Amino acid sequence: MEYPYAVGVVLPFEDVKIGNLLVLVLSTLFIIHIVRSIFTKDKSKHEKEEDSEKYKAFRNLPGPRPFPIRFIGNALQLPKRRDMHRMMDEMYAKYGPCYRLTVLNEDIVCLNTAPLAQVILGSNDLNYFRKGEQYDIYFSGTEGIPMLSGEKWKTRRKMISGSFKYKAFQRYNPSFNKHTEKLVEQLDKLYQNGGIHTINDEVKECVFKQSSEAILGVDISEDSGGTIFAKSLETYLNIIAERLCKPWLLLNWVWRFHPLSAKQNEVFNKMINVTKTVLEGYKKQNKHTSNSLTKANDDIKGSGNSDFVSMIEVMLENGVSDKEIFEEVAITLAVAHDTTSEAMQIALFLLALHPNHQEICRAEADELFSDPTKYNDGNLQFSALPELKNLERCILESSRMLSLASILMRKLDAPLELQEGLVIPAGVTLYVFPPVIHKNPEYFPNPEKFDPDRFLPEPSKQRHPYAFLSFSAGPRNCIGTKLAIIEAKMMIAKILHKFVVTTPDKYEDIVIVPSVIPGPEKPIRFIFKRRNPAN
Ligand code: HEM
Repeated sequence: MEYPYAVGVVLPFEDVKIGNLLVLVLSTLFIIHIVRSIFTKDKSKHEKEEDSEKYKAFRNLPGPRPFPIRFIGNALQLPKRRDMHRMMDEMYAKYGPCYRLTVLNEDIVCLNTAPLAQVILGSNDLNYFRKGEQYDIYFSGTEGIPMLSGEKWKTRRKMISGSFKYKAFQRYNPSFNKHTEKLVEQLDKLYQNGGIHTINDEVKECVFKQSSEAILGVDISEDSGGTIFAKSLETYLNIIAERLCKPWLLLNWVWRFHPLSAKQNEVFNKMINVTKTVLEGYKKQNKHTSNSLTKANDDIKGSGNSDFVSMIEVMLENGVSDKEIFEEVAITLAVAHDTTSEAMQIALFLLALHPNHQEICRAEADELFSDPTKYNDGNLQFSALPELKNLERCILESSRMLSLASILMRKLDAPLELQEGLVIPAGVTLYVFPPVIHKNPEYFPNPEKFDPDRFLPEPSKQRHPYAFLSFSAGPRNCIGTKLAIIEAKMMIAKILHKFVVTTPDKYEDIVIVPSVIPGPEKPIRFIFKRRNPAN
């Protein structure tokens, strides 16, 4: 019998399945790569720049020194993802506001103060607009706005930003109301016999239905397309999460051969196909011609939002290719729906822990629900939403305390003077850590206290503009902030109108795990009690 030999492992040939063979080949390549890097002189990719006097301060930045094998760098010193926020605090305490790391051959400079965050996030120089290489893991090779950089990003962002203005969402208010009413009904059923439950699935479904309509411009939730899209999106995000847990899968040349990579492509194509159907629908109705856009706008005239059309319509109008539209829409939905449902649950959780604030928000909501000019037949008027001021402050304060934005990244395409005398070479990636900045008493006194009044106009004006980063800040901030707040407000107001909310979970036990699907490690548990059976 013949036996193939690989990396010192002997396997009987008959038993070798294709998968095993692949693993052997990949491990061999991986080991060769490591051995090569041991014998390669330990020098940075930015060797030339680093040698110059100009980069002396960069070279001398504090931080854990790279592991002897530069290719691995500090990767082995990094904790599990669940401990990431704790590690950010510890590193800040040890190395201060600006320190340096090397992970898998990538040089990283970590920034932990609002002024440092402003230098990079607030810059309008297109050399500082590229996201970190980690983003390729999420949506590699696609043309969605979170992946673009330089002029292309700028043109696209300008093109679609009208579709994300506050008033642009007015036309979807019936959809926000319809899906939220259904959510409240589902929760009522879930809690009819009391008990402690998680509400993650119900909230996620509701957010997906609201966001897909607000982003696509049509309701895909009721037909099979919506279900396929939602399921594919979930699988897609789970695959990315799995990949993030296994560092060797982060190497593109390893990933390309992995079976999950093919699965990822398969579900991405399913999402694209759903978008394709929507796009064909638009084209059939000739909605993308100027005339039809005018017509679409006529439909919503009188409501003061006549200039707003969906991002698909805008891209069609501007001649963006079908492929790029599919990718844009799929990625926008991917980044929109989980974050909003997690943020909504985090806000509800903090309201459950702070019954006094819950009461204030409920009283505010009740006032709207008892006014027939603002609420009737299950519909809360869009124009009434801004009146939920306390609730909005509670949502912002919750997102400060348990920030879903863990790391904001920018890879430098040109050297950047971060502060006087400290120049960072091109090629380095800057990491900004919002959870650390959000807990700095200089910006948020008594940072562990839930104090929504921090977001009153006056204290907000006095605070550094880059101290609150839940939706990032500067020209490349989150384009969907307004939609996220609208959806969260609508859902929480209707829930508080119907139920009193408590939780058996403790604030200290909630661990936010950074990922493409950021959120609490375990779904938060709630207890809902109907206030009044007539509500
Ligand atoms: C509470 C919910 C949300 C949170 C916490 C959140 C947070 C963020 C953060 C931190 C970024 C990174 C910005 C940066 O790199 O500086 C981002 C980017 C982005 N978000 Fe959101 N987001 C939320 C909801 C949404 C929604 C509802 C949408 C879409 C409708 C959306 C669309 C996007 C897009 C397209 C980008 C990339 C923008 C660009 O690169 O120009 N997000 N978001």
